[in-house]
Amino acid sequence: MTVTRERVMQALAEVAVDAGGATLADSGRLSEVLVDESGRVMFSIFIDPPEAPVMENVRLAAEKAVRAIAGVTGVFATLTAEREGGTTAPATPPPPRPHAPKQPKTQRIPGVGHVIAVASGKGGVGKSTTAVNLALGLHSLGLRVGLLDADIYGPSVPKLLGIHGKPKLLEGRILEPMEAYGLKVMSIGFLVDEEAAMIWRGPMVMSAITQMLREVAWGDLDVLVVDMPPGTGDAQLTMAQATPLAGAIIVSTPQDLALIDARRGVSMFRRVEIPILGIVENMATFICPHCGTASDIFGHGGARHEAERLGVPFLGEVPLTMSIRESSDAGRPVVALEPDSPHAAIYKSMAQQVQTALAGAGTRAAPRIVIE
Ligand SMILES: Nc1ncnc2c1ncn2[C@@H]1O[C@H](COP(=O)(O)OP(=O)(O)OP(=O)(O)O)[C@@H](O)[C@H]1O
Repeated sequence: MTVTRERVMQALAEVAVDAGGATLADSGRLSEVLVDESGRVMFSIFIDPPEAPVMENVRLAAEKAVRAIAGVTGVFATLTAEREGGTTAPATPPPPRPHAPKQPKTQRIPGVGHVIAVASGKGGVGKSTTAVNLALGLHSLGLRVGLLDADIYGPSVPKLLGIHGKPKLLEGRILEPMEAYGLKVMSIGFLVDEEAAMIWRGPMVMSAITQMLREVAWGDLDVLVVDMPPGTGDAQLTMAQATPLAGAIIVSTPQDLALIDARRGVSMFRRVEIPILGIVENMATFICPHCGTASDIFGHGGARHEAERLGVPFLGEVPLTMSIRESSDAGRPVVALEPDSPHAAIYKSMAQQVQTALAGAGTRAAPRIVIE
């Protein structure tokens, strides 16, 4: 049975918000309501932070009302203090749900040793390719590794790892991660179609990322690698707030313009006190598949200089090669398929450096974010 947004709104029109008779549907507190093709319903309820204890009851009532609709397979309802448009920072985390572990959402994810973000200031620079191969590099070092594709606006991890299908819903609202090449994997791409995700606003992005971090049965992991959405906006700040990140890796191509964006990325993470584990230069040099000649199409060495200038580690440079593009896009990542190739060696060396950096880092408390 198809669930419509109208049917959901009808149910929410039965949920009282206050004694004055206002309902959730007409209270002006409701974000966009999204329904995906498998009958999952997602929305946020705007609150002022002091209202959180009272509004948690409203959230529970809303969840119950929507769950009762025939055809609804899951309800993701969250309280948020962030208005669409993003002018107000989420001030106080919502109170824990009865079935959630009793801890603020800024605490570590149980069983997960370190969470690291792979980010880029701009799109299309090879961030996801780097995240996938770095995760595989860490796995090749004997670590238990998860990969979370939080790139709401272009989830490409399912494709890069050749994963099809949907994750299983375990008890409650917990999802079982998918598995590929020894990695545990969750992607927003498994859950909603790309067009739906594209229209999400700040609070929806925040709730989706938080749920993928916390409502997935990750099990025991040494490292969870998060493929971030490109850019330096709300989603990145949300990520930083939602979990204690051990550090961030910034991927850039060598062009000046990409480097300006990379610099923004570095300064954003610094602003929220997340250590930069290093910068990666991707598509550094073009290796001709026919004659093997190297040409610096986008220039070369820019990211290394930038890293020096910013005082952050430089993790390595990955050439622009047909074999990386073809193997990535065919769901056969180079580190898994050709572990002894020179390209795999570059990613493994990055993984080694990251492992060393993580070994020296304790788990940090997540910073409080103030959006100016
Ligand atoms: N070193 C490389 N050599 C050749 N092709 C590459 C390399 N790195 C990435 N690519 C290709 O570039 C394209 C974009 O890569 P990828 O999806 O990893 O980028 P992204 O920064 O995550 O993009 P988006 O911002 O869209 O998520 C893909 O087709 C990928 O195969």
